Amino acid sequence: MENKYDYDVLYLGSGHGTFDGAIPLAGKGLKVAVVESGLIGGTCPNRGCNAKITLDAPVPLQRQVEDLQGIVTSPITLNWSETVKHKHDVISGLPAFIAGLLKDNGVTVLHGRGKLLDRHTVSVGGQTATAAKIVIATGLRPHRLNIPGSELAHDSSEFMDLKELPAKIAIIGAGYISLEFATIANAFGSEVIVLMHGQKALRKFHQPFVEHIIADLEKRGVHFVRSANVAYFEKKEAETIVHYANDRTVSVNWVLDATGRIPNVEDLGLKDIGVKYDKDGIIVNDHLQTTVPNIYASGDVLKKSQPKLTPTAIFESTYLMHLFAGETSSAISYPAIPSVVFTSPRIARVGLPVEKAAENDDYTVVKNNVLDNWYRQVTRETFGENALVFDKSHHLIGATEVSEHAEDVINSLLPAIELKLKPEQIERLIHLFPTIGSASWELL
Ligand SMILES: Cc1cc2nc3c(=O)[nH]c(=O)nc-3n(C[C@H](O)[C@H](O)[C@H](O)COP(=O)(O)OP(=O)(O)OC[C@H]3O[C@@H](n4cnc5c(N)ncnc54)[C@H](O)[C@@H]3O)c2cc1C
Ligand SMILES: NC(=O)c1ccc[n+]([C@@H]2O[C@H](COP(=O)([O-])OP(=O)(O)OC[C@H]3O[C@@H](n4cnc5c(N)ncnc54)[C@H](O)[C@@H]3O)[C@@H](O)[C@H]2O)c1
Repeated sequence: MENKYDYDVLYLGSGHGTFDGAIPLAGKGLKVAVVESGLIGGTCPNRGCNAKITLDAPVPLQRQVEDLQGIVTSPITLNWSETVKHKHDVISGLPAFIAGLLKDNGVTVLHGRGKLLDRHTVSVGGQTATAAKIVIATGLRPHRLNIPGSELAHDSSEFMDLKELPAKIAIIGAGYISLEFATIANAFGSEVIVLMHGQKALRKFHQPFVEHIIADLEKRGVHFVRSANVAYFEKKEAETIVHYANDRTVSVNWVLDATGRIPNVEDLGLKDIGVKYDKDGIIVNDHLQTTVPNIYASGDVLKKSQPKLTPTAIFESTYLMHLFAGETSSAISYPAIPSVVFTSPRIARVGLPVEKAAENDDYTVVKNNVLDNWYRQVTRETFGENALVFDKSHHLIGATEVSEHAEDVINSLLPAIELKLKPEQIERLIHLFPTIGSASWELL
């Protein structure tokens, strides 16, 4: 690479959109730097996936004990402050661990806020660094409602650090974070009200399955208000009053603003040097190259149709690693990317959505009640459905499930979709028995 610069590749941000690619890239002998203004590792390890799933861990256990009542007799109690401590124990070492991997592989970490001064120069904490190629991987931050009293609301990171769980919580929005955190807060004993923007929750998921999750949460005491039209928040002694639906109010101890996440594109100097972006993120071509040829983007900050998830960010940073190492010159070709919402039951999906398949005669949608499978009766699951989409040659091209094991089912079915397995190839894949893998495979 050109040695007139300090680095061959410099990344802005140290999340999965960066480190899964930056580490092996440096291992291949390229001079690599990473600029990070916060915790090394970014959102997923520190305030996203890993933190969330640790808080969620007791919830499916509680549900399983509930399903096995009579066989398992003792009631269980979930302890919030112990779970938050446990979460801290699980995740607090991750920034140092990831920083160690970066360092051991020769990546230079520059701490501070990075800003582009020109197409090859970044300023960090009063110093400058130059690079032949720059990757913007600055991720997303919580969207905040622009209404009076919005400073009284909190975000998902603050929720996961609460030392005590508030008795009454209002959650605004009905996406991933809203439904996952409503599930957790309800299981740990909070009274939860979800104030929805419109009529639908989890818009990208099969709506009959989503409605089942809402009905189950309602049965457990979560209150959902559709088209709530939240107008403002007001402080009254220790409580926050949420004003919604013109003249209605609810008084709570804590408000979670879960109205989405927006790209970190401001104050990076992008406009001045010609990197184009819009409200959905940085605009790139099929090589993840921005409108400035030596500047690329990776991870959540990209404008893209793929889900903004950790596996997508890992795939992109790995693609860029191969591109920069000269191991490929091809356009990025995304595989089937699955997504799951960690409610209880979970909802997960991959490939062609059921609604799209139903519009086209070339596809067949097969619906299954998963409880018909004896294995699902072992733990007395109370509900589970899936919908599988096949093409005319009986290739599986889409799958969605709502059940306690939805994520494992979709993981098991993934190879059939991504590798377009033919029936005779499906036969040759033998799963351990009895497991969720074998139970799912029987459906193909
Ligand atoms: C509550 C929550 C739960 C989630 N759960 C899941 C899940 O279960 N499964 C899943 O797949 N995904 C989940 N996600 C999404 C996942 O966390 C993201 O897709 C992933 O972290 C994206 O990685 P990234 O590298 O693109 O961005 P990030 O991880 O956000 O990293 C961007 C980094 O850039 C840094 N940065 C920003 N601006 C600058 C600057 N100017 N200079 C220097 N550094 C800068 C930030 O500090 C940050 O560390 C969750 C997200 C949240 C918020
Ligand atoms: N399990 C997972 O993989 C997981 C979990 C959490 C977060 N994430 C990632 O983080 C992203 C952000 O999650 P999220 O739940 O914040 O976003 P989201 O896009 O999933 O949901 C946002 C919700 O807010 C609502 N909304 C938008 N504007 C509003 C307004 N003005 N008033 C009221 N409601 C409004 C939307 O209708 C939607 O229901 C996800 O899209 C996903 O990429 C993933």
